[in-house]
Amino acid sequence: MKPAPRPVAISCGEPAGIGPEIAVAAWNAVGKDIPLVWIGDPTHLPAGTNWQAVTSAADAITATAFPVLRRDFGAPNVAGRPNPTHAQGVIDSIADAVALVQSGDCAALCTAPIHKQALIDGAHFAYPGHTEYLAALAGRSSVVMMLASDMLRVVPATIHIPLAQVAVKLTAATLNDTILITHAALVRDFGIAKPRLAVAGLNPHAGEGGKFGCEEIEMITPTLDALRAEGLNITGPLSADTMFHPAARATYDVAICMYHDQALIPIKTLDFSGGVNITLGLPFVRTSPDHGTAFDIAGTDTADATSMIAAIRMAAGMAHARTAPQS
Ligand SMILES: NC(=O)C1=CN([C@@H]2O[C@H](COP(=O)(O)OP(=O)(O)OC[C@H]3O[C@@H](n4cnc5c(N)ncnc54)[C@H](O)[C@@H]3O)[C@@H](O)[C@H]2O)C=CC1
Ligand SMILES: NCC(=O)COP(=O)(O)O
Repeated sequence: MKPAPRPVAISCGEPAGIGPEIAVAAWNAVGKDIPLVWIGDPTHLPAGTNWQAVTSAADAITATAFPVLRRDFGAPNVAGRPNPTHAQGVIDSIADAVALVQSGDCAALCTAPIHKQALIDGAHFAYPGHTEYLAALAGRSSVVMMLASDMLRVVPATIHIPLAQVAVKLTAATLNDTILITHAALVRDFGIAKPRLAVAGLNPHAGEGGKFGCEEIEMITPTLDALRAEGLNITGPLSADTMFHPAARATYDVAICMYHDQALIPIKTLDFSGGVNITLGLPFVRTSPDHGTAFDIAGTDTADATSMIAAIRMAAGMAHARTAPQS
């Protein structure tokens, strides 16, 4: 028997950003094919949005207007100007969406962008981003951020930390866990039987034989050698500056990078509108658009919802593949 359809839960994200408008645009684009339920304050939706209150995720399946699990944030929204009194509601919307996915009422989670500083200032948010918060909610000590598009997949081994901390936090255990979680996800969620992983060095020219830094010799290469001995197909450490041109990209399925910008600059440059952020290693599917809150254009009706739509499609597709009977 075919399983009953379940919606993708959409957390509202920062109300002062473009999250509400791209969620509505995404529902208009794909809502007929992929049921969605948005968790947030409907007074924050763009003026004129045709929305309807639902009281459960199941109600969203038959909704004829943008389906809202209503939360009252208690203060009006001003585009581009985050209100500190909204911060706790934004955090609660994520937690509520996770609860819906963990209970099985929703198939997957797609998060609209949050403004990290606004949540830390407004509600003492204890996490630097969704990735770390979702790991805590799910009780996972290691999760991985992947950004994926048709052109490239990248994974930063360290995420939301100051650049000055990267060499300190980048340990063999972190790198090992990151690679194993990524490898497992490429097999399970991306259907790649024998993933090819390319690993960047930390330093210029991957350390230039130790002349420009020793992390490659002391930690990265031994970690990669141990994983190769277990049968993983890994190249590296490679010079990060020469691993993203077209011929190089054709040789791997994912680029494991050492820090946030090393990974995200190439994919956002190649495919800003098509990139999707995925958290690997969670017990549920979570995706997000690759961009942030875009305060500079919020409320102007110019936001491009392509990445949000790609994130919703990917969330629904991954959830479906995980529940479909294996042949
Ligand atoms: N998943 C998430 O929750 C993410 C949150 N952020 C957060 O967003 C906030 C702002 O970050 P920024 O670095 O300024 O990046 P941003 O992605 O919000 O904006 C960068 C530039 O891209 C433009 N842009 C972004 N998305 C667009 C869209 N859909 N259509 C048209 N133009 C778009 C913006 O107008 C801006 O000029 C920060 O607090 C950051 O931490 C950033 C990335 C992901
Ligand atoms: N630059 C990516 C980003 O900040 C997304 O982080 P997260 O909120 O998904 O952890």
